[in-house]
Amino acid sequence: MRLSFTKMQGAGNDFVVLDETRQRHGLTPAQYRWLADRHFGIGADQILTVRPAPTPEVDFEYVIHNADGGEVENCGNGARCFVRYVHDAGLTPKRTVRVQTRAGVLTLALQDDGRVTVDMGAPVFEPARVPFDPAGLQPMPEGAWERWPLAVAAAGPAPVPVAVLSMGNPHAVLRVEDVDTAPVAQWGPAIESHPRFPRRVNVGFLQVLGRDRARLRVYERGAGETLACGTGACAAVVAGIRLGWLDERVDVDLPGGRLTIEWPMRQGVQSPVRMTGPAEPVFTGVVEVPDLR
Ligand SMILES: N[C@@H](CCC[C@H](N)C(=O)O)C(=O)O
Repeated sequence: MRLSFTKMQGAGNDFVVLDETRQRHGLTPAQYRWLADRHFGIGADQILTVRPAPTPEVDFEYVIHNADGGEVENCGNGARCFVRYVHDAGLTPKRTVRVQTRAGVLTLALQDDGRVTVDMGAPVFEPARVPFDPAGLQPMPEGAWERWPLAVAAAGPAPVPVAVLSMGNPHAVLRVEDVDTAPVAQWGPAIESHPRFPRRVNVGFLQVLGRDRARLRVYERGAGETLACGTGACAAVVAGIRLGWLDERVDVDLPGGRLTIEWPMRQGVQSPVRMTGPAEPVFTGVVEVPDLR
């Protein structure tokens, strides 16, 4: 199958964007893996598929596949690239777009400087909805699982405390002294597939630099460590705010660039998280996708 594609990146988190408003593809998981492969395919952390609106309430639908071929609920950097794509491709003149994802409806606004602001919706803390299995863990003060780090046995010498929440997709956040020396390659995969996370989890390593500045590395479910993870940055900042380490607006430096995250917790924990960051096209092309089952 010959497919037209656009390669994009947001803070170094890179994507192959496929446009099903113009060309239906029906790819198999093996074909998504092939497209994401940096040696045999195009290379990407995720594959994004743009689709026509499924309902009149939204402008488009977009579907996300990780590099391992699995479909996932949400992708923050991908959302920014999605809106830049539909705008640049002339699919809509709107600068504010509503899109249906598996995690719900997102509203995205293209800024004059080319950056994109995304209303990522409210974080979710209930363990069952992350999903996370808290069985046998000590209830935390006030019974609020969501407010405190939870001890999770990981690959380290001792259980690792993590904050657990969902940004439409599951996240575990650990605070570290220095992201440069954090054991991302060891603990990342161990926590990603820890049995307490039945659908696996994205793992963020957060270094707090000040009340409005942080550094972050993320070991992504189904993709490994990436240069940036948008939902990961939202999850890390929400966890940092709830734990009293961060203020309500934080610049997060990831290996591939900066994202600004805002969460007005004082207005209630159901307040939506806002993320602002870059979204850039890299190149376009046509690829012959092998017939892989
Ligand atoms: N890179 C993304 C997240 C992509 C999905 C994630 N790996 C998952 O499995 O949930 C982002 O920018 O949020």
